Amino acid sequence: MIPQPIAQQALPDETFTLLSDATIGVDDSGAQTIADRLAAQLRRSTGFALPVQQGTGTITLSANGPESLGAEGYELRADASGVTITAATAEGLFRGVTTLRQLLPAKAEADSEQEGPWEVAGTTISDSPRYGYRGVMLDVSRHFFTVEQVKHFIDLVSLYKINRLHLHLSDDQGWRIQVDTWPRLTEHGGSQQVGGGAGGYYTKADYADLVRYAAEHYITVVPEIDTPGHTNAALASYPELNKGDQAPDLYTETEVGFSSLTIDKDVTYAFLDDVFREVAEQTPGDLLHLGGDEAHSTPHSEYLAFVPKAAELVVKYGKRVMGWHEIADGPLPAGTVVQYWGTEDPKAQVLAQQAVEQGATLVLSPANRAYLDMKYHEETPLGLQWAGLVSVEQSYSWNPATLLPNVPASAIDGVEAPLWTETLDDLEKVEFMVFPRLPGIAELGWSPESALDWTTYRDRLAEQGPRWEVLGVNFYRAPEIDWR
Ligand SMILES: CC1=[NH+][C@H]2[C@@H](O1)O[C@H](CO)[C@@H](O)[C@@H]2O
Repeated sequence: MIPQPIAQQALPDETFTLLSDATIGVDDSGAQTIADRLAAQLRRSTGFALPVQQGTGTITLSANGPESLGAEGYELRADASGVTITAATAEGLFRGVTTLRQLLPAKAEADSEQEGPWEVAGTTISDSPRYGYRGVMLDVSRHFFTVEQVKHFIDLVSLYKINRLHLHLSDDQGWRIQVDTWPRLTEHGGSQQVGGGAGGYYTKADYADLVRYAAEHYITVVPEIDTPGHTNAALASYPELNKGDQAPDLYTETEVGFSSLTIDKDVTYAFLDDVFREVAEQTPGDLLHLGGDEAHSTPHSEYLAFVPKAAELVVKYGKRVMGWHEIADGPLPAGTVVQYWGTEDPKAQVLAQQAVEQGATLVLSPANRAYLDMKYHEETPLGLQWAGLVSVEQSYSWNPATLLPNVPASAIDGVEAPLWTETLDDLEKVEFMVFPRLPGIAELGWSPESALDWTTYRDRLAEQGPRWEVLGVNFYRAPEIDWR
């Protein structure tokens, strides 16, 4: 199972078998919705009626458990008499049901009736996460992905207890979220993508649908509007945003660092005020990511003046600032989360230290470990390799608590695996780069340090293969894994 739970005890003489007369019992703790969705999945794959009823059942779910279990913790017991999952919150119960899905045979994930038996080896599990931020980022700017495609992505990443979806909504190649007060951002700025194909964008209804769907999986959306660099799509949409009031053409290549908002124009801040307000209004989560990376065309003194002004607008609309680690070169508002994307370069590490010295916390996305767009090896047909080749082992074998020198473990909020999509224009390609590396990052975010061991992880990862086959996931069969 991935992520490895904090404590698990096998019950060697016990086996739970789901039979056709099985029921799912719930109490009045918000378990009903979670039970209904588990029942729907298992009805499809087992063909059993699986009624959901008040009280105990063959499988009994409750979110009325002790507060000591925490926001995402749960306890699970499977034995010959049945399965019980207890949590203190509906979110914790969802995490426990996610575990139960992995304890069942892989064919339980099928969307058509399969042969049994439906057995779970007897076990007791007590579990809760190491970090509160366990994220994945999908770059929908370089290549646009539809609402349905993002929902499919959410389904898959939620199997590994991921709880944050960072959507990279704007960049040089495309603006992907509707802003009523600046309609050309999507009409024009959202019309293309890398390679020149038709781009796309999320209407407010689309974005609300994604936010709701993510929340059903207890995943919070973190929207990113990248500034002041990576802004060609916005600059191409509105001449007045440009220094000389001349809009550049739309851009469909993959260079970085050539664009910048005009730091000394008032209209820039009126623009950001509208954008951040409209995005914040649609975002239940408390983080709004303002980017900040690779502002190579913004004079550094101007960058240092810009970040506090942009950050102030994020805070004005009730959100905490999140940004790539470059923003830590200047002052940061309280509650800021700095996303570290460095490799071993000392400059990035110093910025991370500066962030923490200011009281910011960190989300770790080391590019040579957590970037899912990095090639696995020289011959990988997709992805980039500027941060090096990232094998499955390389992606797993690091410790978030000790990655950065002079940064206390207490400053780490968690981890996030970014998927940049310069070379990925469909879900099959996305799945090939995300699996099998994402489960390892998810484990680094969830499991205790003591559970992190490549040799045992590698065997547990191999067991995910049959599950991905049933789910139709186009995963990379890394040769170093002894796939089942
Ligand atoms: C934070 C960050 N900025 C750059 C960098 O990561 O590398 C990505 C590709 O790996 C690229 O797409 C992105 O624009």
